[in-house]
Amino acid sequence: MMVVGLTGGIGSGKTTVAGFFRELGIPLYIADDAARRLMNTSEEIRDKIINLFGEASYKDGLPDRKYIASKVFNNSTQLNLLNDIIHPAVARDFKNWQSLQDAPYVIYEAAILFEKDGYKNCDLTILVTAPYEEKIKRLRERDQSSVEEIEARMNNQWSDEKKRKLADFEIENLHREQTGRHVENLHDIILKSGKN
Ligand SMILES: CC(C)(COP(=O)(O)OP(=O)(O)OC[C@H]1O[C@@H](n2cnc3c(N)ncnc32)[C@H](O)[C@@H]1O)[C@@H](O)C(=O)NCCC(=O)NCCS
Ligand SMILES: Nc1ncnc2c1ncn2[C@@H]1O[C@H](COP(=O)(O)OP(=O)(O)OP(=O)(O)O)[C@@H](O)[C@H]1O
Repeated sequence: MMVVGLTGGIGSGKTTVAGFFRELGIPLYIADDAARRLMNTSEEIRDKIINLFGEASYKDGLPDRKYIASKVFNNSTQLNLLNDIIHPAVARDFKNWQSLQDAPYVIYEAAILFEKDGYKNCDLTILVTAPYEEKIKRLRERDQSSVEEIEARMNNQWSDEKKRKLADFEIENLHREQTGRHVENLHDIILKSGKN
């Protein structure tokens, strides 16, 4: 079974693109969601995060995500320490999930793919891109985030230029219908590449 990595900067539309693959019957693993679930349920992760950021990082047994975000997105050392707690647990969870799937390929969607080693476990990779202004507009509508909060996250991600060098395919996500058609074409290409 092939693993197709799907990534893109914050607000580029990764999850939207992943949704088009799901409509084609392809199993999706969303690393952001898995990280969220593991932070909510794993005592080991909770203990490590409290050790790192203090008691205020969890409230009533659940992570205070806004508080943790305020600690990490302006401090790359702290972000790396958080990544080192969460990413290995997500990688193990993904392997387990993958072993239960029955499909020609699966999609592994992650915000951080090329920045860490995740892409090395992928047979193919897809980068989703969108213009800066469009990303800001979409995120401000979706999350009511400030430009400063969005840019703090962008600053901890590689530029599209750098990611493009490693990606096998790029989807420029401008208009939803066009993106949907692009996904259908890629689906055919991926299925054919698996037969070689
Ligand atoms: C800091 C946290 C608690 C903030 O939570 P919040 O609900 O505000 O954001 P959420 O997790 O939904 O992520 C939203 C977007 O932020 C950006 N982002 C998240 N984690 C990272 C990271 N480690 N590096 C750079 N950008 C990131 C991505 O564009 C992502 O799509 C959370 O993002 C986190 O635990 N991040 C570290 C773990 C991680 O890398 N998760 C992502 C995939 S495994
Ligand atoms: N082509 C498009 N045209 C207009 N809006 C779009 C388009 N694609 C995605 N959106 C909207 O933009 C927002 C961000 O998209 P999405 O959640 O898919 O991005 P993401 O890359 O997964 O974001 P994040 O990095 O925050 O997880 C959503 O509200 C989505 O509905």
